[in-house]
Amino acid sequence: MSDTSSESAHKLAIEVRDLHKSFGDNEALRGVDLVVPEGTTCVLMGISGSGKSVLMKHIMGLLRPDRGTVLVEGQDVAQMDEATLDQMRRKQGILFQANALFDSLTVFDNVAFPLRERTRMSEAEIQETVNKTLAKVGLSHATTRFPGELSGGMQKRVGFARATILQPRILLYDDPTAGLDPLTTAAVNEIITTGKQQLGATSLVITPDVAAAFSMADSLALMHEGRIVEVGPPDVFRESQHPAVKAFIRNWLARRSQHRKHQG
Ligand SMILES: Nc1ncnc2c1ncn2[C@@H]1O[C@H](COP(=O)(O)OP(=O)(O)OP(=O)(O)O)[C@@H](O)[C@H]1O
Repeated sequence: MSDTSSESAHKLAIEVRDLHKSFGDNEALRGVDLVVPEGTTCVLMGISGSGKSVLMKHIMGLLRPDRGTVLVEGQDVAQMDEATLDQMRRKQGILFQANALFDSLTVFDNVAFPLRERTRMSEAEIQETVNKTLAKVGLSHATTRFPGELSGGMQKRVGFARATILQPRILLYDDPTAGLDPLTTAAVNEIITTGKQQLGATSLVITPDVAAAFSMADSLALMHEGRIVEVGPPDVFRESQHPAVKAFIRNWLARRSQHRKHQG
């Protein structure tokens, strides 16, 4: 089957080809190729500054390529006008480090916000949808609380409920566990897996948590100096002979054993 057949294009949620982006003299992306099939979870790893966030911003249509293409559900992001971009972003659930919850709104109203802004649902339908979504993330008991009264993990779950209430087909996570304690981190990682199982969504996740990456990913990709140097299922990735992947895994194992020594 050729790469350009409409059938294969339809089955790829995200397709990035030869993507280049510079900021002045700084070549942030130097020919990125990445495909993410519908309904799968791809985890992007790589050291700081390797280009992960810049790549994700192209997929959200926040940055325009210097060269190359970014297709989201078969549509070229660079060719989209503002209205089409807006439509595409509505199909994406986006979860960043900061939860960006509205402090003055209750949990219920935070989660209801996208429905009130972007749909014509009646208040009764909104009630039903929000309550169902909050139940899925185990927050039925907290609907009337304000974000400031919640733990970090609960706030993340509210953020997830809000990001997914419009049932996005694509979920984008940029370092969603940054600065969280281990328990909360585990809860967030579980949420990401839940997103896939309950929504059947395609996920692209940036995380420095290598253990979590291995457990949640259908495919793992390593960015190195503006390129993806390896991509594949966890087993293939683990056995990669690419020097950057070997160094990355070696580094992680060393950090992990250091950490264990400190603990025990
Ligand atoms: N808006 C911008 N203007 C100028 N340079 C930028 C901009 N955004 C990113 N860069 C540069 O592009 C390169 C890649 O940055 P990017 O944020 O994608 O790295 P990253 O892999 O996500 O790193 P981290 O893990 O630290 O978040 C860096 O050298 C960064 O300084």
